[in-house]
Amino acid sequence: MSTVAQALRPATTSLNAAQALSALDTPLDSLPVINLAELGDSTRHTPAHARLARIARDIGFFYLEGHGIAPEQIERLEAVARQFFALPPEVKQRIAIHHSRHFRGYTGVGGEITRLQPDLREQIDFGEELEPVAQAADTPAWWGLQGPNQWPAELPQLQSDILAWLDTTRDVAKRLLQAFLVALEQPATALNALVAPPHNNRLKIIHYPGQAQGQSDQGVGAHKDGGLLTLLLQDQVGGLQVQTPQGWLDVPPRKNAFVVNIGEMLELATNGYLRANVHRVLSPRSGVSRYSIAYFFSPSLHAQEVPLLDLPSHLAQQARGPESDPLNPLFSHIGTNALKGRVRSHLDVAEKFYPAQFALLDKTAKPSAY
Ligand SMILES: O=C(O)CCC(=O)C(=O)O
Ligand SMILES: [Fe+2]
Repeated sequence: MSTVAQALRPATTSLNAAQALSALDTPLDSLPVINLAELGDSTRHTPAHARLARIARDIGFFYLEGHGIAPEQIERLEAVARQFFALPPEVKQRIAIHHSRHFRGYTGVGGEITRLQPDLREQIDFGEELEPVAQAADTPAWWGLQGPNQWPAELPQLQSDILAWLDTTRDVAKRLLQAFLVALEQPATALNALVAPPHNNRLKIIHYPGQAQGQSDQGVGAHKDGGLLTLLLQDQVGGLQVQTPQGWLDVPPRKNAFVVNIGEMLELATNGYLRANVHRVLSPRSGVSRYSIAYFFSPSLHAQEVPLLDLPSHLAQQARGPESDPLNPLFSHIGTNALKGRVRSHLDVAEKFYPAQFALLDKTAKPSAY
């Protein structure tokens, strides 16, 4: 583990969320909208890029439109996700995540813990469909994150729609990352190696069942996402909230728009100029179900380390240093950091396949939902 400790960038600070967002001096009553079509020119820094940088730094959450994805593809994916969750429990359990060293598969309601409380949601975790890495005695454990998915034999359409979504969304996320880089006065290609194949992006389809009044309403507890950028589709129910200095801000549904937020790896690459935001989901009321599809654009395991971008001095001055929770430290080593996140979220998989990492966990100091 000593290499892991060395991989942690030393200049980390510990801030609370309100301090982290202190740049946000005017209270927001709704999230901004970014149009990706206006950010297509990666050869020029335009006013749209300047706005993107400002919004991303100040709030770190926005709607993304102009992504070019056909509404029919979104509708089909949302419909097939609902069909999966309607399958009998034993069918869903056949692809339970604890069968997969690669952290792929189904988790039932309460199977994931955030901030000591069970999350009241069921989900399937997917990732890029790749061959597993052969495990020799000296193979680092985090290579176990790469591998195939588990697919429900009863719903073959889910496999084709999810694999298509991984391709479609990867393309949008890459374009958005390039726009961010231009906004930060970097070459648009500056992080190409970080997101080159073999990819390590992940995707979850999620169902939040309604909860009766007086019960816990933790759909998913407050957390940050661990990748570079998260592109989220949510249905019309609502319940997603982002933390701001003024309190929790609702992120209401906006049809065919992604909700985008910054992940910890982009925070690290920008030395905290961009900030991963704390967010949560409140359960819908009894009798109502909420569905969402979260895509986590993440660094390739093969890139090993997250590079530190060389920001121009006027931006570097505003970089706050990456935030690191001593109970959940951030590592710039990609595989180490990614495995840490997965192990903390899925103790059953950790105990079975990653006993050394499981043994090191402080199981009382809880984790991220990522
Ligand atoms: O379902 C949502 O709206 C958000 C889910 C989320 O934040 C996550 O899974 O990391
Ligand atoms: Fe999240």
